[in-house]
Amino acid sequence: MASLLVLTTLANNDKLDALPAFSAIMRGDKKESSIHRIQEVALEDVEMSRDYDVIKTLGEGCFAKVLLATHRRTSTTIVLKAIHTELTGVKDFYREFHYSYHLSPHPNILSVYSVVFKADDCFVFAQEYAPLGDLAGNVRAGGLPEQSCKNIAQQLASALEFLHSKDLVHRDLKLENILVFAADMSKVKLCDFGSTRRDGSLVTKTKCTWHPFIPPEVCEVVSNERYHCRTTADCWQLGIIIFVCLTGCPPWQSADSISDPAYCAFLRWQKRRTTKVPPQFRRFSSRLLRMFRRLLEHKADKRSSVSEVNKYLKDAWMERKSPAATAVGGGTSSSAAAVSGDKRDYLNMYLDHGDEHNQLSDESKSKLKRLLNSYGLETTVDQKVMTKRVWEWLMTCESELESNLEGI
Ligand SMILES: Nc1ncnc2c1ncn2[C@@H]1O[C@H](COP(=O)(O)OP(=O)(O)OP(=O)(O)O)[C@@H](O)[C@H]1O
Repeated sequence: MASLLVLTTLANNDKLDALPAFSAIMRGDKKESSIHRIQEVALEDVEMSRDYDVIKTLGEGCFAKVLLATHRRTSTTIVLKAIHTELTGVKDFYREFHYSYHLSPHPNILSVYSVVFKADDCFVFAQEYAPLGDLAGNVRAGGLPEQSCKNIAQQLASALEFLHSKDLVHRDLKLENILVFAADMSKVKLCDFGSTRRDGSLVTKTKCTWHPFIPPEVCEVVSNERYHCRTTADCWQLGIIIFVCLTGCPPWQSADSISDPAYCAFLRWQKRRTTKVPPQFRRFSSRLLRMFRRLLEHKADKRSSVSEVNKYLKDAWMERKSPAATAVGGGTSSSAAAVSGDKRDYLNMYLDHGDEHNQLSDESKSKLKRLLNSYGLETTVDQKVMTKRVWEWLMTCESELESNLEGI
């Protein structure tokens, strides 16, 4: 397969030299507007089990199965993203591959190789391997150390600045789409450009995003109604990701200014109708509060751009308070109970989301499973393990909370 020549070169980390057009993209040459011209590449039919040894399944999203595999002839280990043809039209596949490939020179965007083919009922393309998985598997109860969160914030902001400079909107920023290459988070990369569109395009809501990550202007859109996507939505999602990394849970269930009490409290503070900092934000320094106020601005056209993050990287982010005060957000036991309730809601949301996903794609998923089983691949992926992990996390949060309350 000719494309494997490129794969071998790219695996040596010299992809910028291998693909000169990319240097122009990195320099920001205006001529590269071809990034908006989606290329349709010839899709060779490949017998996957003949050419690849699949080592294991790394993940399963709403559309794709992600496999760690070795190419037999060259002994190159890569990741194959296999998207069932019934879950994605060929045009959508071309778009995802095109954006993934053209954006991948950035150091904080996952490298995608020029290996793309069709195997039975799947469209497949190859990527580099992230040995430590995604951020969802790395963020634990109580969040990550401050420096790790700053590392993540800085790298994500850089990746998104690059995307936005090309007039592209990622639209699906979440922990599962950030891959980890170093335990201290000094190397993370953004992936999954399946929802990426040109700024201003007419779109419908993405199906598999958790409610807390959806910006208020998108929450207001009715299902199946079309709206113009904007880079400002990514700025909001970056703010939520930073919050979740710092605390281990999202700030509210939904950015709905009518029905969500935690979001309403934040909005009152943000609009300076009260000086009372919402409980879930009380552990943060005034500088970090300023950043959240700007990234999580309710009105999209007033929201700061992703580069705002860079202004706060040298500041302290957490208030140094007594452990008990920090654990309950510096508030009363009733605010602690509210935080606990939020966590339970988050768990429910996660489980609801899983059910919705299963119902939506049961038939297609079983076809995908049959296909993958025919390659001898295990297909009992991780929903149960994930659910168990979320439950364990919830239980840890609640027992920590109880002991903190006893100490008050
Ligand atoms: N290159 C990689 N290395 C290691 N793990 C990966 C890699 N790519 C993806 N994964 C794992 O597979 C999961 C699903 O991948 P991906 O987000 O690309 O699929 P998807 O079907 O497009 O997801 P979504 O449900 O967001 O649409 C990721 O959350 C991650 O855990």
